Amino acid sequence: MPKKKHNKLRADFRKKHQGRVRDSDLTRRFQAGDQDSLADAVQSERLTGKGDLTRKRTVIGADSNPDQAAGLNVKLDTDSDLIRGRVVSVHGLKVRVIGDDGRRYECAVRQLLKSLSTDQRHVVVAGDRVTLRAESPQDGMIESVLPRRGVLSRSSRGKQHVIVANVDYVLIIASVARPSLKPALIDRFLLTAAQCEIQPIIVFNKCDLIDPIRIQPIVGVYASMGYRTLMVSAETEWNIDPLRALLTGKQAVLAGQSGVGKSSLLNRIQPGLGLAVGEVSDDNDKGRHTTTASRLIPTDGGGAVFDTPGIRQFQLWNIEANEVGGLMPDFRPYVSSCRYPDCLHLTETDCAVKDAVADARIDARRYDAYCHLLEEDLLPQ
Ligand SMILES: Nc1nc2c(ncn2[C@@H]2O[C@H](COP(=O)(O)OP(=O)(O)OP(=O)(O)O)[C@@H](O)[C@H]2O)c(=O)[nH]1
Ligand SMILES: [Zn+2]
Repeated sequence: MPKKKHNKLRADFRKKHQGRVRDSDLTRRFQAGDQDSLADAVQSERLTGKGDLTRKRTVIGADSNPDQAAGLNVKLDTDSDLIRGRVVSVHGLKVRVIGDDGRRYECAVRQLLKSLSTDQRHVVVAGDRVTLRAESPQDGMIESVLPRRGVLSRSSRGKQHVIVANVDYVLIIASVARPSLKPALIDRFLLTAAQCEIQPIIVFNKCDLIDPIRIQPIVGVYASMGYRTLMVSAETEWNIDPLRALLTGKQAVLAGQSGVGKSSLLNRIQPGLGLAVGEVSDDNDKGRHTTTASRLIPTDGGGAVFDTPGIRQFQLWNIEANEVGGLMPDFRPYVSSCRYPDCLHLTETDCAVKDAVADARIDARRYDAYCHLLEEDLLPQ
């Protein structure tokens, strides 16, 4: 296990009926987000004589954001038989983990870990790197959650709900035909990725069905904003190698409407998967979401792609109308020059965004989609 940068404190081993008060007191302070008292505790704990250290538990608390339960760890210093793994899914109390040993484990979570978390339901989430103690070839106990980065989360009623942890990329899959290209949907996915501060990659699939030059102008708009874009075909395997290279060693989540070819692409990226592929029905040009369960597809170099129904169609979560412009890289340079600080760039006068649309510094199609989004979804009707 690598040396930790974050807060580390040593707490006395608790004999069966001892130490309860001290332990829960610490937990309460931790839950209250009281970083100072946690820091104090760390400070004073460090003063304990070194000779005691072998008989201590190591308790590693969240370093900066306790709400994300970054790096919760309760383990015995002497442990060497812990297995590292990646959480595939969490169903109630059961956590599915693929161990680095290649085995699949059904795990429970150590009670003390739960008590350190501010939100017990999200002590462990899909994508977490954990250490577990195997209790049988299929069962285990999760002993620690390694520090998280790139958390995909949504907030509801003021609480943050982490959905997947350790996400490097949101793979936005669009199809250029059957179903037809829907740039407004790409724009929405991009906003959600920006809200979660996760880098998006826009993948234009089914390029075998059209002359790729036809969609170049749209691809160019996204590329000029700094987004990574890729035109591919799962059918002919065109540009699959660069996509596979991008994903090597990374964790990604999939987004995209039904029928755009998510399963087909995964089958190409990781041959041998044999994922079911659905037909796009002729009458409505829509797929049927052949895939309904959450899944994790391990990829080369220790990476993984998460395909989760809730994310596939991921929506804008708790976004205010006046935040949208600031999340769009093409609007962002102008928003601070609008006359009104809370400008929505719709009907206001002296709006720098509208000026930029008027002289084509902002793509008109992007602006239209922005207006639709605000008027249809974010503003009172
Ligand atoms: N021509 C062409 N067809 C493709 C391509 N990729 C996928 N398809 C077809 O599109 C249909 C839908 O593909 P899926 O891979 O099931 O799409 P999906 O996005 O996983 O769909 P859901 O599971 O419903 O979300 C299938 O008939 C595929 O054969 C492609 O690059 N070119
Ligand atoms: Zn404005």
